[in-house]
This record gives sequence, structure tokens and C-alpha cells, in this order.
Amino acid sequence: MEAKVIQKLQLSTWIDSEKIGRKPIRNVGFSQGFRDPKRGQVLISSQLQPGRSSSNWHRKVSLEVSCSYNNFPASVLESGKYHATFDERLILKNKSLEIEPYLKGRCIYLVGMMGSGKTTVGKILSEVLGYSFQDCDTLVEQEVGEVSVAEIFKLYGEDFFRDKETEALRELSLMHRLVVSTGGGAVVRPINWKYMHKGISVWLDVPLEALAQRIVAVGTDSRPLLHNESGDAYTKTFMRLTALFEERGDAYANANARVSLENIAAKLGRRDVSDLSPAAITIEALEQIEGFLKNEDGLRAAF
Ligand SMILES: Nc1ncnc2c1ncn2[C@@H]1O[C@H](COP(=O)(O)OP(=O)(O)O)[C@@H](O)[C@H]1O
Ligand SMILES: O=C(O)C1=C[C@@H](OP(=O)(O)O)[C@@H](O)[C@H](O)C1
Repeated sequence: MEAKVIQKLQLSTWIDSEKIGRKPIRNVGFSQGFRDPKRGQVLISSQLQPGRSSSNWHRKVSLEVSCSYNNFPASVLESGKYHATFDERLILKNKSLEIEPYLKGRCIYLVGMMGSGKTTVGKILSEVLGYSFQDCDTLVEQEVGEVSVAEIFKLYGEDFFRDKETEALRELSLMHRLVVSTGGGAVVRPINWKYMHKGISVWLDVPLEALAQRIVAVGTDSRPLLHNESGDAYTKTFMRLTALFEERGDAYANANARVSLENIAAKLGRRDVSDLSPAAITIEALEQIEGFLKNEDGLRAAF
């Protein structure tokens, strides 16, 4: 996909023609451009125009930055639901270009509680890195025969689902250049970590209150572990998530990198983590992956 974004900045300054030591000519201008096909184009132009008095000339300087990227992250970010700013898109593209060679084709596994944004962030991450996106739950559904996760739980039970999930992760561990959205419970079995550690794992750490709000907004039908409760939807969901997190919190911490929404909110000066866009969360994910890669390099150099 190609997208073109142009931003213009115009600066004006008064200059004294005596000081530049020559008789001004009307509309003297120059322009200078440089191109880097990967990163876009910057065009600087300057123009002299006569001012009100004969010795005063007005210098107009324009700076035009245009970006034309192949595979620019537009499809998810322009889907309407989660708009990303020009700056966010530029940072996403530049950060991913920076770190992509150091990934050496390794897959990225997103782990985290149900509703933490693994699918949403995973799709953006895969686009900016030029990776493919794969949802582990979808692989299990296809393997069992196009039935939903909720139906698999109902028909065959959780243990059966977990076995299929482990099998799917084993298959994914043989692949390259994928961003994988794992199911919220994939972290519990140690064997799954053996497979996920073939790539780089990233924990999306979202406060449980925000998770409960998101899940209640879309309903619990597709999430069988939350679906049995009756009563006030928010309270029941929150309580169930709390119990699950108590069992799993330590397991999420096995991930190579952690993306804490509370930390992002503090950095950006936001009071509520619900105000954080998927783009902002993806930027933090890239930064945390970069931190892991640098550490990994440092450790290798030390031995
Ligand atoms: N940053 C965000 N802000 C608000 N809602 C979000 C955000 N990220 C995801 N969501 C919403 O939360 C729900 C769960 O997100 P999803 O990506 O499916 O999570 P997971 O794959 O971890 O279960 C979806 O309805 C999604 O649109
Ligand atoms: O937390 C869990 O145990 C589960 C999370 C779900 O995936 P999401 O995290 O994508 O909702 C899905 O794998 C299944 O319902 C079990």
C-alpha cells in the first residue's frame, strides 16, 4: 500500500537589503530538495519579496516535507476506528525500519490478558515491520474445523483447546517474519514458552479496569472463560479477570519485553490509559523491542 503525506511549514523574516550588500531583485528565489526514496522527500525554498520601504525585503522560507512510502501503515491506522497522527505514523515507520534488520526474521509473539489489544496492536506492528499477522486462536479454529473458540470450549473442554493451542504454537515456531497474537492463556504452559522463545515475546500489560471496560463494550460471547458469570457485566468481568491475572501474572513476566500502558500514560502525561491510541501503544512496543535487542547485543558482546 502506498500513502503520500505532505506537511508544509512557512517562516517569514524581514531582512535589510543594505546588509546583504546588493541591490535586491524582485522574487529572487532558490530551492533545494533532496530525495531518499525510502524515507520521503524534503523541499526547502526561499524567496525574496519587496517590503514596504525600499531597503526592507521580506524573506519567505518554505519547508515542505513529503513522505511517500510503500507499505506505509495506512490500512489499519486509517480504518477510521483508530486514527493515527502524521507524527505517530512517521515514528512507527522510522522505528520499525531501524529495528527490523536486528530482528533477523524472528517472529514477534504478543502475550497478555484477554482484550489487552494483542490483535489490534499486532496488526499495526506487522504492517510497519513488513511482517505477516497471525492469530493463534484462528489457527486453532481452522485446525479443529472452522468452529469458534467458544464452541471448542463447549464441545471439547479447555484441556483439548490448550493442546491444540500448544500444537499451533509449535507450528508457528518453525516460521519467520510473523507477528503472532496469542490467546490470553498461552503463557501458562511452560512448553509454550519453549516455542515462543524462538522469537521475541512482548507482554501488553493493561490495567484490569481498562480491560474489563473494553471487554464489556464488545460482549463476552467470544471469550468463554468470562461468559459464565451473570449479574452486573463490568463487576463480574473485572472479578474474573482479577482471578485469572492472579494465576497468570508471573507467567506474563516471562516475556522478553513489557509494554505497560500505565508507563505510556505517565510518559505522555495522560491521566487515563483508555485515552492511549493503538498507534501510541505500538510505538512503545517497538521501543521496548529495541531495548531488548540492544540488551541482547550487549550480552553477546560481553561473552
Ligand atoms: N488502545 C485501545 N483503546 C481502546 N480500545 C482498544 C484498544 N486496543 C484494543 N481495543 C479494543 O479492545 C477490544 C479487544 O482488543 P483485541 O485487540 O481484540 O485484544 P486481544 O487480541 O488481546 O484479545 C477490541 O474491541 C478492540 O477494538
Ligand atoms: O485468556 C484465555 O485463557 C483465553 C483467551 C482467548 O484469547 P484472547 O486473549 O485473544 O481473547 C482465547 O484463547 C480463549 O478464549 C482463552
